Amino acid sequence: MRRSAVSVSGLRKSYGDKVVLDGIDFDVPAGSVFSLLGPNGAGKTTTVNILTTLLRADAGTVHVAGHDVTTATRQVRSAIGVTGQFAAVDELLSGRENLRLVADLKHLRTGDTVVTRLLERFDLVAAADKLASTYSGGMRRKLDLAMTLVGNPDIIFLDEPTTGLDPRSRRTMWSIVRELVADGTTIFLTTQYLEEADQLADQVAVLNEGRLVAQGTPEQLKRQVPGAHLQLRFAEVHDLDAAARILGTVTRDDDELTLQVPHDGEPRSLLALLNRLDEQSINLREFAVRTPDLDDVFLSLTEHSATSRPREEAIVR
Ligand SMILES: Nc1ncnc2c1ncn2[C@@H]1O[C@H](COP(=O)(O)OP(=O)(O)OP(=O)(O)O)[C@@H](O)[C@H]1O
Repeated sequence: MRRSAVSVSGLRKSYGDKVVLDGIDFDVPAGSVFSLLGPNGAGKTTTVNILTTLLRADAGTVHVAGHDVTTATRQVRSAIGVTGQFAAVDELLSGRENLRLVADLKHLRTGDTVVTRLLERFDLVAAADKLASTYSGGMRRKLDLAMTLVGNPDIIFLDEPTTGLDPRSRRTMWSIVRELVADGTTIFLTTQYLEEADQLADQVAVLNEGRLVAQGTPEQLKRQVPGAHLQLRFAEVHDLDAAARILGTVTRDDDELTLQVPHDGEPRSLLALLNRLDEQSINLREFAVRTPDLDDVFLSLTEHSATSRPREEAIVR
């Protein structure tokens, strides 16, 4: 079995009367990506702050890189890197100077080489000597992550690393994360983007009202929500009635003139189903194959119906 990079047991934290973490347990194997998800205010940053020694827990045990976060703060700090929601970048310094500062703080003897390599890796060479205040949001995030990597920490905490980034910059960050993991780094990721967790995480945990309400691989979590189905919309009520008689077990919506049929989206059986409707001259207006994604898992576990939205694939009119 792989050793644990992070192990958390019975973790509790309250602010006054407000219980934020109500006894949570999880384990992150070394060299994997663990993603903590939860609605706004669920306690993700609180968890990261406890794991990174910035905040004391009320109860529970937390080991990071094999060290207890309350008694071995120094050892934990030397094993981790943290990229927060609010970048640590100093705007009045250049990219190179920001990196150099971190290298000096960590007493790296090969500071210059490390800084040059990181500027190259993050494609920041051309902007290296410009003030960070002139950087775009994406460049600033890259610099922030580069600063986190100075000294090669074993475990990196990324608290919403791509919030506000455009899709291209987000993908660049994802590929950097994948490279880090390939090199054996452990990543603890919090994100608002479920696609990001789906893309990167080996394990996902969903935090809601102080507890972890689900844990598993993205695939395991997706299997917990109702499965793939076909949504069929008809032209008239009599078409809807006729199709419901033919198809058997369906969920119907008379206002929308739609039927939902459990379906794996496999083309051959889809074609057979459409042919059956056609043979009966049933007037189908449109159909969509819908597969569950992490958004569905998140919404069903955290009951965030306000952000519910359909995600249709393969819409045919
Ligand atoms: N220092 C503090 N004093 C009092 N309450 C706090 C403090 N820090 C956080 N909280 C409260 O604790 C809860 C959890 O906050 P936290 O920032 O950990 O959530 P989060 O999951 O990271 O949210 P977001 O996704 O919005 O960043 C929130 O209700 C927040 O208002």
